[in-house]
Amino acid sequence: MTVPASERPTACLALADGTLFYGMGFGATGQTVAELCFNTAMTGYQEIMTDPSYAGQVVTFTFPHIGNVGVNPQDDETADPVAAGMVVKWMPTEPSNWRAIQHIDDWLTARGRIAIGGVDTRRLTRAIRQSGAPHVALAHDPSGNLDVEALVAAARGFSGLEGVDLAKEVTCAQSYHWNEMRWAWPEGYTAQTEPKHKVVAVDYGAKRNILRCLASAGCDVTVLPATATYEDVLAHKPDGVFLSNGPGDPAATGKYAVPMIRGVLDNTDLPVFGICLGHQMLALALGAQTIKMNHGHHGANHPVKDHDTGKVEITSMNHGFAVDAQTLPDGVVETHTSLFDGSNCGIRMDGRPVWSVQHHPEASPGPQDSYYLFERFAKAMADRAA
Ligand SMILES: NC(=O)CC[C@H](N)C(=O)O
Repeated sequence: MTVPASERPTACLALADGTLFYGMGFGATGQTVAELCFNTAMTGYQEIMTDPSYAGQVVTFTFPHIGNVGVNPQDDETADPVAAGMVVKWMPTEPSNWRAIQHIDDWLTARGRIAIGGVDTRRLTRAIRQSGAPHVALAHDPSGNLDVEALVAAARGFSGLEGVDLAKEVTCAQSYHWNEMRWAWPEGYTAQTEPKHKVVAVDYGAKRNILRCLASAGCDVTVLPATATYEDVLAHKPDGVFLSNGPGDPAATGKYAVPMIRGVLDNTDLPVFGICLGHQMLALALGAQTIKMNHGHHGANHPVKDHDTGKVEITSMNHGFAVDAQTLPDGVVETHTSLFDGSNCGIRMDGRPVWSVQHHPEASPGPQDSYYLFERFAKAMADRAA
């Protein structure tokens, strides 16, 4: 039987093991290679696609209705989508939301990102869980001319994210000042109207909502490029140092981040706070090691236990590497662990206001349980000044 041209697949996702997922393409045309991860969040596809930590990764969404509220200028976590591509179950419908200014199809096209719809994302997610985050090639050709053998070969040719420093690709070119606050606060919190604490935020691929949360907690934020040295940081006379999230292999970025952090730790008593890649950078600087996870954590409902309080926080997560808790040296305390798999989610230097978490307290998207960490950072700077 001849398949009518209109029903022929126009896109294909090829896994390096040769598994093929056909579907209908949207967004840009062409081909891309990346690591594939699944994200289980039910909201926030625009924030996910623009999270710089997704550089080098194609994201498959387990939530089936992606694109249905369109896209808007406010929800971008950075200027352009950073994820390499997207895989969804249902083709996006016409946007239905008062904030939408664009269809996700046009948004992706304008930004050169390929997407595929009509994929059995449950089967794909099971494959990722079983075999680990695969290397993939994703192609979109409206004429349906898909050379799948070449696609599998391209997926096999991808060398992966291990050993790759992607922070330098997504960091800012120059330092800048940030003062925009959050638009809404979690229950029980109010914005600090006067910035009280000078914070240097080192940008390994920072999400805008992290910077907004810092500003909302009373920080006057100067953002510095990832390769900033200890001297660059200190030249701003900060009251505290923040280490951002970011893509790629922490061990690779650590080559230049660790000496900077060591300089701060060895020569000052400044409070230091890190999130995600920033957490991994701090752990490396303290002498611990990071490991690649099987399929990582990417979602907005991950339970994390705070060992100090015994409380469980529901958190937003996006990481494929983790700090190996077995390698934490004396004087470094494990403060948080994942209740999904027991992996490390937080550390603190004994007796010093220096700590970091693997999850995302800015929760963009996600629950707000961990927002207190921004306030804790502000309090540590206030205590030091007192
Ligand atoms: N969101 C992040 O900062 C991710 C950190 C690191 N690239 C990882 O995958 O583990």
